[in-house]
Amino acid sequence: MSERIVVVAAALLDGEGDGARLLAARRSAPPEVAGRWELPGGKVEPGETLQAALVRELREELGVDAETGAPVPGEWPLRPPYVLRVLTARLRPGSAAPRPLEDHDELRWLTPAEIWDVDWLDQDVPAVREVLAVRGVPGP
Ligand SMILES: Nc1nc2c([nH]c(=O)n2[C@H]2C[C@H](O)[C@@H](COP(=O)(O)OP(=O)(O)OP(=O)(O)O)O2)c(=O)[nH]1
Repeated sequence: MSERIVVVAAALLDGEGDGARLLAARRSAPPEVAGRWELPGGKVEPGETLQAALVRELREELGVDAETGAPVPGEWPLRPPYVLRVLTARLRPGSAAPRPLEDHDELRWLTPAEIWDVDWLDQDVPAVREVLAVRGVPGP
């Protein structure tokens, strides 16, 4: 089957330009990936835009009020039928700080120098590389 299910994840940024920090989230489950780090997000539901799905997932998983920005160009294969897309995002003014409410047991805001300090999921590495490449590009 050629059916694809998109997982949308956030390059959630804090700060401006090349110095902005990126939020990384450590998965608490399932056991195969527990302890590995990812960009927070989740599956897009039928009829939902990428943007709406990401705002919903960030509210559910992190308890934040976020807004989406420019998409990070690219699409990365996960376990079939899933594919990963990434959108830049920011907290809206007045949003709570992110907390690991579900799926995660630790969060870190990484400076550019710290990006590779965490053990990213293998399939996230090319996406994170692309986030670094486009950082500093203004939103839409
Ligand atoms: N959120 C997220 N999931 C990722 C990334 N990389 C990666 O391989 N995945 C995988 C893990 C999961 O198998 C799938 C996303 O599932 P999820 O559990 O986060 O999504 P969800 O909240 O919509 O899940 P569900 O409760 O509806 O099953 O994609 C990533 O960077 N972020």
